[in-house]
Amino acid sequence: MNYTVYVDGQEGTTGLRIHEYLAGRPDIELLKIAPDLRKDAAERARLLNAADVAFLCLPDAAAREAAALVTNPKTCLIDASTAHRTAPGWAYGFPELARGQRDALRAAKRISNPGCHATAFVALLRPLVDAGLVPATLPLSASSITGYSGGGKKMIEQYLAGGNPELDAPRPYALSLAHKHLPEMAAHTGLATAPLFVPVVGPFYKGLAVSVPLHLAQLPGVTAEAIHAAYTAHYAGERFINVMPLRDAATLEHGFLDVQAANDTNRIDVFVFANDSQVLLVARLDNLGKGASGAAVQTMNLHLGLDEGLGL
Ligand SMILES: NC(=O)C1=CN([C@@H]2O[C@H](COP(=O)(O)OP(=O)(O)OC[C@H]3O[C@@H](n4cnc5c(N)ncnc54)[C@H](OP(=O)(O)O)[C@@H]3O)[C@@H](O)[C@H]2O)C=CC1
Ligand SMILES: CC(=O)N[C@@H](CCC(=O)OP(=O)(O)O)C(=O)O
Repeated sequence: MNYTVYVDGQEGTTGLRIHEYLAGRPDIELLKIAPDLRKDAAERARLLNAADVAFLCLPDAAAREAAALVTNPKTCLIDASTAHRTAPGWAYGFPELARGQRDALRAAKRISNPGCHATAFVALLRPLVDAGLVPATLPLSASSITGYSGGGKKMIEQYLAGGNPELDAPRPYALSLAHKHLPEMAAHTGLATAPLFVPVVGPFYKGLAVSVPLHLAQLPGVTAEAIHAAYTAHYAGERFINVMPLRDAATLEHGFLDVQAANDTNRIDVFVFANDSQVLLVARLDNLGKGASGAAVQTMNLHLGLDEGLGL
């Protein structure tokens, strides 16, 4: 069986990466838009409605516009933008989220692909909220270190242009404390409030690690061992989620966490570091892999009833 697939935004960072993943697939017929018609609504509508699966790799406003162009009830949209991640009627494209999520994604024709930072944060918190180890009302903080490809074509151009010494060092951003991933971080973990979230972009292309500190004094009866066991149970059998050993000896011995070590994979590595009274949760991924395009392809495979890892 062959499937027709269209990527709206085929020239952008996530769109190009999806094309790379799908290029060698004999079961996928990729529909391509003529370069001079890339932003032509009528031509985009024609291709969107001709596709079994259409990826939206567009800014939020263009993604909303694209969704409104779809009239074919058979077209499944997978939106990489932030536009629909907490929208009613849209399923969240994180198969490992919880039991039942895969059924939801098989049935859905509107799927929102999680944000890169949010993927890591949700992967860390959802199992702990579900297991009752973190109360939904606990205020949390999180930080993220990310490569600059997360900022799309414009940011990539700035970094590649060179000549700006400010870009040589890591740069904290979203300092208004209103990052666009906050709503999905709360909605898909079950937390009552989003974390205080500080992302930092650094002078490397891709790779991302979100860290969440926990004080055990705020979590009576909870241990690092119980947290680690909750991850092992929640992600049992998940090929794309790698729960690292508690207090991962190799990382501790090395002395640094390599935020690029999941690059070119569709994996999330989950770490639990701890002393007697504090725990540090870390999730590492490729922001263009499980943080964006890889996740979108995984969800497409799942939706179509194919092996989830096909082409990844
Ligand atoms: N980069 C990443 O790591 C991640 C990005 N995302 C999200 O995915 C979406 C795409 O991001 P990304 O690929 O990085 O962005 P880019 O800026 O790299 O690419 C966006 C593409 O969309 C095109 N475009 C803009 N407006 C329209 C329109 N009206 N019709 C058709 N095409 C249009 C742009 O055209 P032009 O080339 O002319 O500018 C560009 O090629 C965004 O919503 C982003 O937030 C999600 C997860 C991770
Ligand atoms: C470095 C950088 O700017 N990264 C982007 C994240 C990109 C992403 O995953 O998010 P969306 O899908 O929601 O765009 C940011 O933090 O806004």
